[in-house]
Amino acid sequence: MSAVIVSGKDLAVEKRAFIKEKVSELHMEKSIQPCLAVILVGQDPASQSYVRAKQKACEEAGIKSILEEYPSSITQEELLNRITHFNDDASVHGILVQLPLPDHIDELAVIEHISPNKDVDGFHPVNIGRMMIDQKSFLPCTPYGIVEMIKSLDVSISGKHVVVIGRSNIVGKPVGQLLLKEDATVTYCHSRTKDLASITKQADILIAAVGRAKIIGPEYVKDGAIVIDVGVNRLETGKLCGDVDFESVKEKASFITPVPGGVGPMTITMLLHNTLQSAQNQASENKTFSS
Ligand SMILES: Nc1nc2c(c(=O)[nH]1)N[C@@H](CN(C=O)c1ccc(C(=O)N[C@@H](CCC(=O)O)C(=O)O)cc1)CN2
Ligand SMILES: [Mg+2]
Repeated sequence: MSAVIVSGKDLAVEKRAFIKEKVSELHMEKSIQPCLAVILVGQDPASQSYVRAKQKACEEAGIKSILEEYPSSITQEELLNRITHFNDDASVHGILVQLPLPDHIDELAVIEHISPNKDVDGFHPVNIGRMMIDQKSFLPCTPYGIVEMIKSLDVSISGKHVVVIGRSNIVGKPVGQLLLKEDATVTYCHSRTKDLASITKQADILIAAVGRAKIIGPEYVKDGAIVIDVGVNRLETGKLCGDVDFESVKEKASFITPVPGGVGPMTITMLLHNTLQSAQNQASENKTFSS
């Protein structure tokens, strides 16, 4: 039987409507409008399009957004100065630097410069560390969106074998940690994993975050598995596709996320969620997660 197609787009619509309501409540009750500052370096068309999508989503939810664009020749020091400026501005609740950055800029130094209390991407080592030990923190948006999608399916995560293919800091590693917190048994696979299919075929929940078009075919998938496709790959035809060969794998899986319209829209939704959360933190007695 063909898998149920899990629409991140539909779930995103539902969650964004809820976020919009909460934004409006915060405005009415505390006169605070959540505000996200976005820094975009360079002219990468994909990054430009993601940033535009983030700004549009903010606008639709009633969240203010500020965009600063810089040429790829910007120095690291100039970039850090702009982050300091936003760190010090109490009317800004979230700061995001669109990745990837040009090679001459040290990405980790940039991320570490963002105040952990405004790190709505959830990439700062303080937030990653807090996430690892189950303390409140901003959760990285794509992994957080994936967990929300799986929870929306009404299947228990506890005891399930999750196999994550990919070990990036922004998707692979954190998604495994978040699912471990839900009592899954987690296995990580990567480019050096031997006999990948023998491991992925054990997965009740398979998460593909490889970055290679249609690399995961049915021979990697157990009958009835939940398949989450994180890849966003552009084919020569201009069409987008995931890491999973959707047409063949959907005949084997119980649930499958499409590309586009799967994980991607949830990434932006969880960014809105985190920005609202940051503004709510400021409005409450506790200005941060940690105080
Ligand atoms: N600072 C950050 N940089 C990057 C992040 C991030 O979370 N924070 N993640 C990715 C890019 N990304 C968000 O920035 C992102 C990627 C894809 C989508 C998305 O909605 N994809 C659509 C298809 C979009 C298209 O048509 O091109 C989909 O899958 O349906 C949203 C956000 C790296 N950088
Ligand atoms: Mg670099």
